[in-house]
Amino acid sequence: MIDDRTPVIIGVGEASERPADPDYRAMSPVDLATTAAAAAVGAAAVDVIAAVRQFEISTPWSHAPLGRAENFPRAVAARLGQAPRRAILEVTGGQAPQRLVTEMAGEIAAGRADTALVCGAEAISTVARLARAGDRPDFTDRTRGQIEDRGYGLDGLAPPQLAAHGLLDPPGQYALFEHARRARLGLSHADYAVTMGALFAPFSRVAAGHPHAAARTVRTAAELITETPSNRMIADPYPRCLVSRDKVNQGAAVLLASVAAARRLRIPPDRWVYLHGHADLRERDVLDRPDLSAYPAAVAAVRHALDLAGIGLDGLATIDLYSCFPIAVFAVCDGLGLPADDPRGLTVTGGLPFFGGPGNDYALHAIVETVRRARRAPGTFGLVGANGGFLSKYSVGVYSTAPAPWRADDSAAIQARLDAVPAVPVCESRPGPMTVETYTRKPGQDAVVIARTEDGRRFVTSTPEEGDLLVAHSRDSPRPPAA
Ligand SMILES: CC(=O)SCCNC(=O)CCNC(=O)[C@H](O)C(C)(C)COP(=O)(O)OP(=O)(O)OC[C@H]1O[C@@H](n2cnc3c(N)ncnc32)[C@H](O)[C@@H]1OP(=O)(O)O
Repeated sequence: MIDDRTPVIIGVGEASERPADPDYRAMSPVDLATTAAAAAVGAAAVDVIAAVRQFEISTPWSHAPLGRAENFPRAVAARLGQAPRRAILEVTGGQAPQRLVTEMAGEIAAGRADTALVCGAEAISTVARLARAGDRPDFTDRTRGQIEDRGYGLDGLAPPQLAAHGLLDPPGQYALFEHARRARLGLSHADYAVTMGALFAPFSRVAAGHPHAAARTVRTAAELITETPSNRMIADPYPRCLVSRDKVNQGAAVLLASVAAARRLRIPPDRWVYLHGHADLRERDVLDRPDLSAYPAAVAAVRHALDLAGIGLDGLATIDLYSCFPIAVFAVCDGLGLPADDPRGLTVTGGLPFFGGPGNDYALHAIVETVRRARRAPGTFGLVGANGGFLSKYSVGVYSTAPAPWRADDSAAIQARLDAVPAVPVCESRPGPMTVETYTRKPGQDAVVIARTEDGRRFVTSTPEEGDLLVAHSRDSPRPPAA
């Protein structure tokens, strides 16, 4: 008999609109989240509402040209006619949806809530489209009330050495990780591009079949990696089609409840989806990492969540690995020994370049779709891996309709082991001969280079030099780039 306090997901919802839709109505993030949440909540009363932070409030320098909600979770709750006891606004990062679902499940298991709604939304496409329009909508919402605002949570995410070269944006930093992987594999620029295209072409096929996807065009691998005016270079090696797509209007919501509340609400047990495994881990700061192409914290998080669920990778029916850029998927696959062309596929939505990358909220859509698929195939397992920052934070959930007791995870002990790995020493001044570890180049700008000295210290520099810097400055020809 399953304990009454066991947390289960009992409702999911999604909302989206595209400017070309006949019924497009320029919905705000609050509108989108409310529409998604209404579908998830049904007749339940919500004890706790936990919201994913929009990009427009995710950094001190973000702004909201159409105005914003002063208290996003309570604005959504008010529109739903709900008065939850507690409202939470989570820190920045794509790990947030899975982290919140896990946290809310723990709150329910501990008896501190009977129901909890996790929701989020972005209207980045609409804001970009209407920011300067004469008749632009006003998204300001002044709903007040208690809120637990957890702040940005950006500590360690802006290394001054990269800031000095203007490289704090996600495409630029992930491009560094991608070329580091290319260097590790010893592949030419062209051969590596083929692997990125092959990884993401199947993602575009999945997006083409998803009703809430932003881009529903099936793309070949060659199309994804061929530079054209519409597939322009963003940061070498990424043309636009390999980059998380931010011009989307999407919202998602997940309602969790105790088994007792689910019974009271007369939700049939075959609709209950249990969180069998979970983990939340943090990677070293970028320049401290021994291997810029690896993501050991994510790999450990997937392993721990599977251990808790009592299954291996083979036991999964569905997998959704966060896919803002190819390296976010490759680094997890490499560490797990999971083939990038695994026949189950590595996304259930189409991934961030095709389904869409709604700010910090993508993984909530992945959880919603995983729950739907788990319900369609009772007793099977689905995994969601949610990435935040610059391969910085990874949260994992394993879902199934198969009943399971709530189990706390042991992320803290694993985190201590990850943190014990010595950091790579960084030198601030130019040290003599260096080997290029990785680089990226944005159109019209100098290449930003991360290199190692002969004694293993790391150094960030930039150079106007053209060509493949990995080849020009490999260990066999350690000529430093001209800064
Ligand atoms: C942990 C993490 O998640 S890290 C990732 C965080 N996310 C990011 O950093 C976002 C990175 N992405 C971006 O900045 C952008 O998507 C870019 C720069 C790559 C491309 O953006 P843009 O220059 O606006 O792209 P572009 O105008 O070429 O195309 C946008 C597409 O969106 C569509 N679109 C939808 N709404 C809009 C809009 N309001 N304005 C412009 N395009 C829009 C366009 O029609 C086009 O569609 P298509 O692919 O069918 O042609």
